[in-house]
Amino acid sequence: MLLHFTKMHGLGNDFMVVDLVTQRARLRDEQIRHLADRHFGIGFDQLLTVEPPLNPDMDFRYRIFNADGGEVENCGNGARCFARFVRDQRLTHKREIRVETAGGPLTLVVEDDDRVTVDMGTPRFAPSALPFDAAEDRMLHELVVNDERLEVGVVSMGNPHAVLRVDDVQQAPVERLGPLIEAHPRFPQRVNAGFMQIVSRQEIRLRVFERGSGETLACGTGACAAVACGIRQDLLDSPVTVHLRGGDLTIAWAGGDANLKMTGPAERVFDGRVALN
Ligand SMILES: N[C@H](CCC[C@H](N)C(=O)O)C(=O)O
Repeated sequence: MLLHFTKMHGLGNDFMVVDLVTQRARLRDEQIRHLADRHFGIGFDQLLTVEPPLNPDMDFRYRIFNADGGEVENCGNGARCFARFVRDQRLTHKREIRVETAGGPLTLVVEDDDRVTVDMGTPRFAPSALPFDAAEDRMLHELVVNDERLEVGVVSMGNPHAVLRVDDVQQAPVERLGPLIEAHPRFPQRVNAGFMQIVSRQEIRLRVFERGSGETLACGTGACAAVACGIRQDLLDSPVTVHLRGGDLTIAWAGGDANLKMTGPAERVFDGRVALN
């Protein structure tokens, strides 16, 4: 069969977006891995599917698959592209779109300037909120990585994040430490590893080594996770500008049980068709 798709990105974090409302296809993990390959396939960080909702109160079901084929709970940059896609494809005319994900409900709002604001729900810190081997909730958890002792914030945005503060993101050992944190045994479902440099109380720089995809040019949930950890550690004040390699996001969070909101761009690159064998 020929599968129609749209290539999109949020600050250089790139996606293959597939409408499974008007198309029918089942994508196996090895097919996703092949399609994700930047030489033998289409090439993307994540594949996003648009599906009819299971919950009638929702507009769509939003599913996310990493380049390694694994399905995950949330993708922030993808959520903004999702909102742009369903309107461009005339699957909805709404500007406020409710979607269900494996990590919980999200509300996507398309702004007048075409940026998208995503209500990402409440950041959840306790170890019980995410697969993490820890006795109690703490601001910072010690991770031992190859005899190095790292102090990381651990937070769920639906998907799991470990956030390490660094002096300079450009010098941060992302290639060396990213994979080791991602696969650390205290995270039985692995983890996204953020490297956060505090520029001021309302500005950070961030690089993220993503679970299942490696370092990306931007990570939406990673930006949310880093800001949530920074605010909780009284290092940051909302709203915070997050400078990622692919561009900037604005993150607002009042703390506690308040919902966190992320605002940023979503771009279409091209439409395509691919033969699924
Ligand atoms: N790698 C992530 C999923 C994609 C998140 C990222 N692309 C974003 O924009 O939030 C995970 O395994 O939880």
